[in-house]
Amino acid sequence: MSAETLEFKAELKQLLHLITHSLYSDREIFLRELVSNASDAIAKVQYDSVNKEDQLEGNRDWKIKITPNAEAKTLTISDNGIGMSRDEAIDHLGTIAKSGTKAFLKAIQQKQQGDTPGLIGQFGVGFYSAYMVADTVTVHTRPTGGSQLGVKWASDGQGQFTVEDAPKETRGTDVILHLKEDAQEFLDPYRLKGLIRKFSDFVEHPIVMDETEEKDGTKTTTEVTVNNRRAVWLRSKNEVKPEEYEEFYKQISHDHEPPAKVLHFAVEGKTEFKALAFIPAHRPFNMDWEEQKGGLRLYAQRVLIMDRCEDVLPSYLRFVTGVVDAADLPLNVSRELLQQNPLLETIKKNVTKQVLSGLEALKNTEYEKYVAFYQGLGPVLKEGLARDWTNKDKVADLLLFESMNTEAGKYTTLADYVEKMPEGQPQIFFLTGETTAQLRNSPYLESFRAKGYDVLLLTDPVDEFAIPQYGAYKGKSLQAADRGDVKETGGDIPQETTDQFANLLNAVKMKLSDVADVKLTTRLTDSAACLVASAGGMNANMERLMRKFGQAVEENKRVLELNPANPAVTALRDLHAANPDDPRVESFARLLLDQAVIAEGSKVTDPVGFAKRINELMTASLK
Ligand SMILES: Nc1ncnc2c1ncn2[C@@H]1O[C@H](COP(=O)(O)OP(=O)(O)OP(=O)(O)O)[C@@H](O)[C@H]1O
Repeated sequence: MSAETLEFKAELKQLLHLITHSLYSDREIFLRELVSNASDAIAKVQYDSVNKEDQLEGNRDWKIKITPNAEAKTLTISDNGIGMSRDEAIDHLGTIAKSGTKAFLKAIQQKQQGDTPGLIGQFGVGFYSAYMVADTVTVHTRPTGGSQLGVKWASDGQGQFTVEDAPKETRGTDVILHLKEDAQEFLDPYRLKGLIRKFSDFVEHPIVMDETEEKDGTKTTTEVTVNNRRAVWLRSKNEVKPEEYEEFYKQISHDHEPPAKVLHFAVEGKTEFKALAFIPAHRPFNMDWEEQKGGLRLYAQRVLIMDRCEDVLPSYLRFVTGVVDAADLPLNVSRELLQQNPLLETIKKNVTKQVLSGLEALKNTEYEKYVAFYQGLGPVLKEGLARDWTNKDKVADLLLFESMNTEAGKYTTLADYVEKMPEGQPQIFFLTGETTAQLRNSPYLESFRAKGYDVLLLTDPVDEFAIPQYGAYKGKSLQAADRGDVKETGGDIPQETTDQFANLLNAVKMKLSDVADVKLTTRLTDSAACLVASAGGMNANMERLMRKFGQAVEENKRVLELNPANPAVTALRDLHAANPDDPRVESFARLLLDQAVIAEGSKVTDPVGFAKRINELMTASLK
């Protein structure tokens, strides 16, 4: 097939524009990204050729070669990995933009320039980072199957790229960077070796460079391996320096900050494996727009089997990155069969236990760090309450909550809450809503406050689902403060009061068709009215969430509860007693309902009518 010129996908064009025009600091990470691609390509061909040795064409001297050429001002990164066909080169390097590219571009534009290389790494636009240092990039590649399959892809990153057939002797990929004028430092072998050791020391395949020695007028060139190739996870814990863990973490997670906690452990006995897992210090940047793939890298004696194996880590710990290397995993099974291997279940149990204890240790010894982790990832961790039956209590112990009694921005734990419960408090109470500031002013808290009971204030969407499923902590059930009867807080209403208000309640119920019932309440001490969901019903927050996630919400009327001790409520009772047909009875009843709607954080259904009723009141009181 002849040469063709193609356009980059629109988002990629924008991305490339950004990379070529605004990224200068930390640009050395391009080398890490390209070496990592080369290493992945080798791992892929190794994996694909298990039992199909002939596919390798005898080319199995695995290595990644870095070649600077001072005259041509090029830097070449070569591998004998899986290579790409013409179509693959077109797709992978030019026309398929990853799912979150648009969102990424938006985020990157909002960030300060200095932060962007970190973002690029996290997002994994690996290959394109080449344009931080190169004017033009040529990729000469071929898959297994013969030299005639070779393809040359080239682009200056300005909007178009070309592809043409170009025979290539060996399988694999050469990425040739035509270095920018101000990036000539990357031709210096010492600089390159330093970078390789810094970023890629533990890459499992040798990273080699040519070294030329001149002796007695004759030059001899030898290939030297620059990286140590010592898989960090296979070394003993006291041998590995913190910076080595950190670099390894950055490489596999694309994070630019050090991890909050490193967990390095070996399990011996019937099943043997080594694991190295990292808890991030903050919420991974791409978590909000990409379906986050969880799991750890799975190796069988240093051979990469799967990049993120979801079977060795529960999904509520998907923020953990790392490696598991198991001695007894068969290499030559399909991925589907591998997933049924009971060893994975054992690994998962162990890793989960270690991560949960790691988090507990972080919480107990480095609280500030834990809070920073928790603020971003607490909502993910909370899924474990509902999803991990075995460990749910351990997860519960890791949770932090603002409560009515904490200062804003400070937290309590369930253990702490239970310990401080006054005698006679039967349950743990919580209230869900959008912000803690709003919840702190909620009328639902009044009777709890009066009784001296604390209430947890929950604002993560996951709370609505996870907390009720979790059920009880240390035998104390968790009860929503705005659902069902909470007699515990206020006691019963005297019969005399009930009788006094019976007629009014009936009348209001007749006039307000949008509520399920009208009752007197002991829930309020100051406010006049509030809306309450039935014990199993949906509260306002849940309804809002369901709508937000595009779920159909059935009509779900709530109960209007009136406070018989509130002067506005008693005044309305008297007005109704004097003349049940007075039109103000309905108007004021509606105002009470509107207040209750606003207090639960919802919108009044008829804002114009609401304003009219308020204005009438103002006019009447000022007359
Ligand atoms: N040396 C290489 N050999 C074979 N294929 C490659 C090579 N470099 C890149 N590719 C292909 O191009 C694709 C895009 O590479 P890029 O570095 O942009 O992202 P990635 O490697 O998929 O993601 P990440 O950087 O997050 O690991 C790769 O997925 C791979 O299919």
